[in-house]
Amino acid sequence: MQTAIFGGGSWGTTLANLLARKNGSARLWVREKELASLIRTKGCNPWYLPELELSPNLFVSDDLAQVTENAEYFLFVVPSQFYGGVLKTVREHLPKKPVIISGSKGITLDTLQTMSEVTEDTLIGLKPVFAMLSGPSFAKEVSKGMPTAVTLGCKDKTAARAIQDLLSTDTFRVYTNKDVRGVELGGAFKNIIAIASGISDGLGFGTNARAALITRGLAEMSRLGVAMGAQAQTFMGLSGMGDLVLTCTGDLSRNRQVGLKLAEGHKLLDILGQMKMVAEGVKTTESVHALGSKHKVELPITEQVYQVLYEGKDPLTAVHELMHRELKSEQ
Ligand SMILES: NC(=O)C1=CN([C@@H]2O[C@H](COP(=O)(O)OP(=O)(O)OC[C@H]3O[C@@H](n4cnc5c(N)ncnc54)[C@H](OP(=O)(O)O)[C@@H]3O)[C@@H](O)[C@H]2O)C=CC1
Ligand SMILES: O=C(CO)COP(=O)(O)O
Repeated sequence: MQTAIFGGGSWGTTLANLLARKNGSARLWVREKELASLIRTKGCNPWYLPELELSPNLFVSDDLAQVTENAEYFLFVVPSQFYGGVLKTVREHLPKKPVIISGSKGITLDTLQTMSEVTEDTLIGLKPVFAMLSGPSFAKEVSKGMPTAVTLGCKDKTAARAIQDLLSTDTFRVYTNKDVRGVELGGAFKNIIAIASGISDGLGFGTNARAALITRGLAEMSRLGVAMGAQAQTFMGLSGMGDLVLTCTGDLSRNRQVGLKLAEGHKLLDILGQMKMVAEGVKTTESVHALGSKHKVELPITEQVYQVLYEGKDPLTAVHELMHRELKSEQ
């Protein structure tokens, strides 16, 4: 069972290493020749995850033909805005019925699509089986072998079971869920609320405020998700509530870090300019803001995060406006 992994960031490297250790081999495609070469010579990924010693069973290259040779599973772990572009380049190396797994959590800015929709559009003419891997999983913790549980969204029962077996280890437990739309929307949406939670904590508000954001964020995520065809129950699981709690409370979250810095008064462009890693929530806020209008779903927290990120609104004013909305029933 050969797996090709695309994306040499922290999550791609972690998953590739997990697969190489578990299955005896895996192949990682890295966009930059320099990084591929550094990983091979140093035995670690010095740019994104230097502390993880990589398995000698992991093959690393910037050559798509070598990485895809004889592969049965194709795991994409690039930032979501680049997912379609990378998939398009890989297409010529894919079999007729490829198994595509996405570890990318986001919604495209230009087309407002989830990763399953991008896959469908990009692979017209092939018959891909799509699976979305999501849930509370900081790469740093997974790479250290700390216990983690995640969800695999996949409509095809047989493929879901096979991928579950492929990825599960003693410390990485994979559940399956048929609701692909719910799994991918939860993973994308939680990043917006993580930014909000970072803002709130950075302003010095307490755990009451954070708990309110998580809970009302969950309501917001579920409302939009159901309007887009997801099942409400999915948002109560690992890919919804689970990842929401993780990224709103865990300081390893890059999205939460963006919120903390915004609260300190830093400008968005300066914050992003100093980050090598991706904070998906920044672009997803814009995509979800547009999806809210499209589906006529009220998204008050997203609206405030959008205004802070893109209209220069003062974070304190955003909190004030959230607290002064018309009083209403919880349901
Ligand atoms: N890190 C984590 O804990 C987790 C991350 N995820 C998700 O995984 C996805 C990847 O994130 P992560 O591994 O953290 O990434 P990182 O932030 O660690 O690294 C950034 C990645 O983006 C790549 N990149 C930058 N520009 C481009 C481009 N133009 N085309 C293709 N790739 C590009 C970089 O490649 P290069 O070095 O060549 O520029 C690098 O691989 C995201 O959707 C994220 O939400 C999901 C679960 C956990
Ligand atoms: O999705 C993640 C963990 O599940 C990673 O979150 P950040 O991208 O905010 O670091």
